[in-house]
This record gives sequence, C-alpha cells and structure tokens, in this order.
Amino acid sequence: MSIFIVNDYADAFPRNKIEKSYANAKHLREFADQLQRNDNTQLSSNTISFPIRRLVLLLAGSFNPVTIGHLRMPEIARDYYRLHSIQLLEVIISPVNEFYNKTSLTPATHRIEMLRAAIYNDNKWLSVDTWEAEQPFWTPVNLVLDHHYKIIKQKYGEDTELRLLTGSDLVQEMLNPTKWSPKVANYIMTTYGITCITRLSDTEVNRDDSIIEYITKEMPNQWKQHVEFIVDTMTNDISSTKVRAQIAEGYSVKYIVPDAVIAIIYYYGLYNSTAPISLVT
Ligand SMILES: Nc1ncnc2c1ncn2[C@@H]1O[C@H](COP(=O)(O)OP(=O)(O)OP(=O)(O)O)[C@@H](O)[C@H]1O
Ligand SMILES: NC(=O)c1ccc[n+]([C@@H]2O[C@H](COP(=O)(O)O)[C@@H](O)[C@H]2O)c1
Repeated sequence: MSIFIVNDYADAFPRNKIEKSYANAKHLREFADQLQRNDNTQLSSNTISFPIRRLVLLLAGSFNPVTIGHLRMPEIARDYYRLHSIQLLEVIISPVNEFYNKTSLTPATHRIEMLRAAIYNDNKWLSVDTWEAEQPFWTPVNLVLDHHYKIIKQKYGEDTELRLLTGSDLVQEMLNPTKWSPKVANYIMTTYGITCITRLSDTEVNRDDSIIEYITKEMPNQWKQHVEFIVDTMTNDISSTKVRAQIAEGYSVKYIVPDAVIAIIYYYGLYNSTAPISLVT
C-alpha cells in the first residue's frame, strides 16, 4: 500500500499547522509529543499488573469513507474503560472486503489509504488491519474476530479479551435475522461480546425510550451480559452515506472527515467528487 498520499498531505495535520504558525514555540511541539507518548503508553502495558481486565477492540465496518464518527469510537471506548480500570491495549480497525454486498463500496485500497491517513498521528494504539480486505471473498465478522484473537493471545497473553466495537445501529441490525444470521450473531455475542456506543439514528428520533432500552428489550436474555453499552454524551448522526452525498453535491465535509482523507477523496475523484476543495493553508 502506497503511503505517498499520507506523506503528501501530512501538512494538513493540526500538529504540523501548530508548528508552522508558531515556528518558535518549541514547547508546543514538546507538549504535543508528550500527549502522544501518554496515548501510546497503552501499548507498554505488559508490565502493568493492574488493572485486571486487558482488552483489545475490533472496529469492523465499511469506512466508506472514514468519518470523525468512526474516529471518536476508540476515544469514547478508551475513556469508558479507563474509568472502569480496564486496560484497553489497542483498537484494530478492519475495513470490510470489497466483495461485501453493499452498494457504492469504494475499492478497499482507497478505504485503507484513507483510514491510514486518518489515524496517522495515533498509529501506536490504533491500527488498520488489511487481512479482512485482502481475502478473496467477504469474510463474516465472526471469522475476522477468530483470526485476530489468535494473534492477540500470542501478543498479549491468553487472558486478553477481544470484543467487537460497534455503534448501536449495528447491534440493532444483529437482532434482525434477515440481515445477520442468528447463529453468527449469537457466536459473536457469547464468544467475544460487544462494546456498543450509542449512535443517533433516524429510528430513534420521536421514540420515547432510549436506544439502549429499546435494544435491550429486543435482545435475547443470554446476550444481555455480553453487551457493554457506552452512552456517547455527544451523540452524533455522522454517517458515511451522508458524507458521500455531501461530496457528490459539492458540499464541504471539512471537520466531518479529516483533511488528509478529504485530500485523498479529491485526488482520486471518489464519491463523484468534482469541485476542488480548499484544504487548510
Ligand atoms: N457517528 C457514529 N457514531 C457511532 N457509531 C458509528 C458512527 N459512524 C459509524 N459508526 C459505527 O462504526 C461501525 C462501522 O460503520 P460503517 O463504516 O458501516 O459506517 P456507516 O456510517 O454506518 O456507513 P454507511 O453510512 O456507509 O452505511 C458500525 O458499528 C457503526 O455503527
Ligand atoms: N454476518 C455478518 O458477519 C455480517 C452481516 C452484516 C454486516 N456485517 C459487518 O458489519 C460491518 C458493517 O456493515 P454495514 O456497513 O453493512 O452495516 C461490516 O464489517 C460487515 O462485514 C457482518
């Protein structure tokens, strides 16, 4: 995978912008580095005897394109697990294979490149894994989890947990047997478990009960102990579908999609992007 685009547009990243604007403010650079180091201490946790639970999350999806809605998910999960004294070791992002039957799915190479650009500054505890995308066919999520769990156990030890990180719309879909095979959904729930972040969705609007109550009511009893719900206090309704529509109409998606990802979209003319966009100068 070429990193040409990532390097080319690295200037669009906020940290570099700070450096340019405050050419002499060395302390800002040091401060940013320190923040980054603090983030990355997540990885050196092998020596830490506390907390008790050690966890890796798998974020599976289309990322067509990756949005700040996706990028907030690991952050929200990390805060949640910190509060519960659980060590979140890393989040693996797995873009779906292009043979997944979904309309308007951009080739995996582009989605991977956009994801890599999006996590460029966070690439110690977030990773983009291409195993799923590289398979000659679509692989159901249960098998993607099985694949990663083998590696995670070798890397961090047998007692490390792997869970699927999702938005609440995906858990709702898992309850629908026309969308997910109940056998597969049940395997994922009971073998790995789900960390589910609330997501505002059209179906939630005008409904009296919260999305968590709604999903819990619908769920088989044996699943309930396996789902950890996290309430996003800044619930957003950002979706890749809406982003694609905005781009096709020539509207701005700045601050909804990272600048480096916008650059990639326009460079390749993805999502019927026609008008040039103004990146941060
Ligand atoms: N804004 C968001 N808030 C919470 N979860 C989100 C958000 N956007 C995406 N997700 C979650 O990220 C995972 C991957 O989503 P996916 O890449 O399919 O994005 P999407 O925006 O739902 O895509 P599309 O609009 O193309 O169907 C899913 O679990 C989804 O629920
Ligand atoms: N049976 C399954 O394993 C199954 C079914 C539907 C979606 N998914 C997964 O859910 C993720 C998101 O898909 P959608 O964007 O279609 O909601 C993708 O990673 C896809 O592979 C898995």
